Formats: sequence, C-alpha cells, structure tokens
Amino acid sequence: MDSLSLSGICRHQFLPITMLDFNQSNHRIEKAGFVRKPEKGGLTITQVASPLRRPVIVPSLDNETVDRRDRNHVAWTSVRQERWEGELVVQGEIPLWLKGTYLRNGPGLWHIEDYNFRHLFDGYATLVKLQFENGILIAGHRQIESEAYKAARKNKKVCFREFSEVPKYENFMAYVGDIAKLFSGASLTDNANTGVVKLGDGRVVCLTETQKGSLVIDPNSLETLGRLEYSDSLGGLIHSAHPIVTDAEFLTLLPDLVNPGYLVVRMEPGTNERKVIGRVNCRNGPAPGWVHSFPVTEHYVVVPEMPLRYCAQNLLRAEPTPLYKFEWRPESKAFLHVMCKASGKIVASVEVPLFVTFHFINAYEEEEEDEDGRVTAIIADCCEHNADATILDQLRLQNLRSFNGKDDLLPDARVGRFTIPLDGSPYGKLESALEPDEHGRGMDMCSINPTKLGKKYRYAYACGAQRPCHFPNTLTKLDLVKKKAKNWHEAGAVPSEPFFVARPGATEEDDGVVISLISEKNGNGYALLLDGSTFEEIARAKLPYGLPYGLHGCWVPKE
Ligand SMILES: CC1=C[C@H](O/C=C(C)\C=C\C2=C(C)CCCC2(C)C)OC1=O
Ligand SMILES: CC(/C=C/C=O)=C\C=C/O
Ligand SMILES: [Fe+2]
Repeated sequence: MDSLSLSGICRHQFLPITMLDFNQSNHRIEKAGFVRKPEKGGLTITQVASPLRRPVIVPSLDNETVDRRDRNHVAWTSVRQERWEGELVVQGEIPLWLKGTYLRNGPGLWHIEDYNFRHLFDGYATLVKLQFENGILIAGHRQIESEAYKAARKNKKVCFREFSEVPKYENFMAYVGDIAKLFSGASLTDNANTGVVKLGDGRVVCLTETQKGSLVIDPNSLETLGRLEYSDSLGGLIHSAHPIVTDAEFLTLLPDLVNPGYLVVRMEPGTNERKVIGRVNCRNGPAPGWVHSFPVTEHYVVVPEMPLRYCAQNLLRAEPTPLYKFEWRPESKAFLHVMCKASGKIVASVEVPLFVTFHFINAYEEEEEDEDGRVTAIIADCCEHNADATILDQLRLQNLRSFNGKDDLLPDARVGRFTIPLDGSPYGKLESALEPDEHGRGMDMCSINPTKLGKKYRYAYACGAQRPCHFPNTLTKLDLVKKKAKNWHEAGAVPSEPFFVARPGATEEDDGVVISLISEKNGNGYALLLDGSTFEEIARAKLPYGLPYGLHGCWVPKE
C-alpha cells in the first residue's frame, strides 16, 4: 500500500527520528534518511537530523546480499535497528477515543556478533510503542538497556545466564566462579524481555522471570531509566513474570526453591516494598512448579503447582536440556491452591489433572444461585498445552525458523478450565472451556477486558492456529458463554498477543479495540486494530520494516 493512494486521515509515511542500526547484513542501503553501514561488528549509529515531511521509501533488504539471518521469517529475525520512531500511515480509521500508548515487550535481538542464540526467550528485549491520539499513530521501538544487553554489546559475547544461553567459560575456574555467582543472582540476567506493566503510581516496568530484571522505562522515549530495586528483604532471585497489576496493587508470587513453596506478595503503588500476604507449601515434588503466571479472583489468589518444576540441576548446566531450567515430574502431580487475599489463609488446595500452561486467562468466584450468593467454587481458565511440555522446545529458534509451510508442528492447546470446589473436596476438575477445533487447537497469548479481572467474564482474545502451522498464527476472539471463536488470519503472518483496550464509558464487555503487531512473511509488518465486538479489521498501519515477534503488552492511557 502506497501512502499516496490512501484517503481520508492518512498522513505522511514513516517519519524516522532516530536510528541506531544493527549491522545485520553486509550491505549498504541509503535512501531518504535511512542509512545502513556495512562495517562488521554490531552496532552503528545513524542520526537523522529532522523528521521528514514527505513519504519516504523504506529500504528493503536486497535478496542478493542478505546474510542467512535475513532469509528467516522477520518474526524470528533480530530487530534491524536499535531504535526507530515515526508516524505511520493509517489505512482505515483509528477511533478518536483511543488516546494513549500501547507498549509491547519481547525478545527482539537473538545474536551477538556471529553468535546466534538458541531459544526465542533468549533474545535481548525490544520494546515497541504505538501512540494513538486524534486518529494519528506514532510508532517506535527501542532496545532495553539491561546490564545483560550492555555487557553483551561491550564484550561482544553473552555475559549473563539467559533463558537457555549461558556465558562461554574460558576455563573450568571461570565456570566454578560463575556457578558461585548464580547463588547470589549475580550471574543471572536482567534482560527484561517478557512483559511490561504500568503500576498504579504511573511507573512503567519491563519484567522477566528474574527479580533483578525489573526495569523502569519511559513510555514515551522508551528509554531505560533504571532498575526497580525492591526495598524489602524478601530475597529470592525469581518471581512470576506476570504479576497482577491494577491501579491499587501489584501482586506476585516468589517461588522458594529451597523449601519448595511460594510466597504470595503485594506491593502498593508509590512503594518498592513487597509485603507477604501468605505462603503456600508445595504439596509434592522436590521443587515448586514453574509460575510464569497465576490468576486471581476478587478475593482470592490461585497458586498453581504444575508438574513442570524448576530444576536446580538444570539451572547449573552449561548445555540446556529440552526443558531448559525445568523438569517434567508427573509423579509429583498437579495442584491448585487458593489463598484468601485479605487473610493469607489457604481456603482450598486441590489435586487437579496434570497440566502445562504459560498463561492463565482469568479466574472468578462461582456463586450459588440462591439469595446468599455463597461462593461454591473458583473457576480458573488458562491456555493449556494438553499436559505436554514440548511446546517449550518447539520455541527453539531453529524450529521456528525451519518451517516449510506444510508440516503441522504446533502441539495442540486449548482453553483449560479448572473448577476448584471450596467445600473441602480434595480434587478439582480440568475441562476444555470450548471445543479446541474452534480455534485450530492453538491457544496462547491471551488478554481480557481488564475491568473483568477476577470476575465472571465472557470474552477472551488470544492467538490460535490455522493449520498446518508451527506457531500460533491467528487472532481469535473466544466467547466462553456461547463456546464459539471468531478467527482472524492472514497467510504467512505471525500476529502477536491481541491486546484489548476498552472504550471509555463502555458498558459491554467487548466494546473496545484489539491491538496486535503483525510480522509478515515478506519481511514487512504492521500494527492492526480489530473491533473488539465484531472482530473485524478497523485499521492497519504499515511499519517501515517488520519487527520480530513480541510477547506481552500494556496500555498507558493519555491522562
Ligand atoms: C518469555 C520468557 C522469558 C523468560 O525467561 C527468561 C529467563 C531469563 C528465565 C530464567 C529462569 C527460569 C525460566 C527459571 C528459573 C531460573 C531462571 C534462570 C531465572 O521466560 C519466558 O517465558
Ligand atoms: C510464545 C509463547 C509463550 C510465551 C510466554 O510468555 C507460547 C507460544 C505458543 O504456545
Ligand atoms: Fe508470558
């Protein structure tokens, strides 16, 4: 789509403000303000003096000179530049009520010099913004300046322990030294590549599984402002990568790898101090289950104890196992614990069928239909991988990059619905909330209307599958009452998490827009807006170049 053929509110295309160029390809393209430098060795800096007022032809990669990285789908290719910002041409119409910034974080740089990383989750964080106001869209992206990223750039090698990558040791003593530093957390990464949240006090924080990887950023410039230093003495090195964040609180889980269990903690806006609500002891197993995320209801925190457990031995390894820092322990079983938010007391602890999930979708309290409205059960929904942890290895970059378009390689997933009885019964139920074929048996990267957090809800948005595929490749709107899904798909496109933003003043749960960033097969990319209710496209805006796949986002409303 060329900007001149656009009508209505369309504006000038791609106004680059600043670019720092990664030298990914050994070629040089210079067009209208974009400069790529051929010298070897990583980063070059290119400044564009002032925003351009006329359409700019965006440099595309030249097939004859691209290196092997560039032949991969752009979703799995390192971000091209360290930084870019500019206005996008909008095709369709952005609702005038949409005022604020969508931020999306993710692992966007998977190489240092000639060394290519192994796993999707190893990449250095790339933060993307879409700033909406008066129907105009300013986009941008920037690398997060974690210590891990800065050290890798400076020393031209991996210097911290990432999800699967570890520093290459020069000799055995260096390895021993690094192991010692693992226990203090000094050798763990702070590469905050998983999500981004807006705290009740306005601070915007990028997060990962390590506590030290909680980095405060500026939502406008995307600059890394510094580390969020927790001022309490709760210790531990890791936490859930998905805290529950509202204007009133920040709730998270701190797994205890020494005495298997979890601390449920709460931090108030304006403070850096997490206070303990309560503790859950694991019912089984040598280590707690992975808690990438967890759900809450209005009054309770649900603590999952998955059979996919943290594994101290695997933490120490130089070469990863297929389950990385985890191990699959079906004999240790699976449990869900329910803690009262106000008292810290455990009100239920039930065994459930084995399950694997990265992401809980939501949870709520099921009430009896009589006038007492007694809570009889907790319902908790998640993107469930049919108790099969191989999805973790499926996310190795080699797997993601080698898709031939034919083989159906994505393991099946579904909306897993847990029912946790509150009458003291020892077992909980796990069922599919809707027929998984409704969404192609792919299911991950979910969002809901945030006003429904912890409450009975009807709609969720997620990535599903149009098969054959090797990665979720659709956006899907789930109607959990009608048990139906409506799917969006474009051939060869990799969409990121559909993020729901409610229309101010809306009374219907699905009255709003769904934002996603799409990486296209041809190397391009665009921001997509779907109507939250009809799930039809309302606008799209092409980016100057496709961006790598990203994970989780948040919404920062314009005050
Ligand atoms: C996404 C995404 C990123 C992420 O993990 C990143 C790291 C560095 C995780 C490290 C670890 C674990 C997963 C388990 C316990 C140890 C530790 C090394 C901190 O996970 C994601 O899903
Ligand atoms: C990309 C992904 C999980 C991300 C974790 O934050 C899962 C993809 C397929 O299920
Ligand atoms: Fe996640």
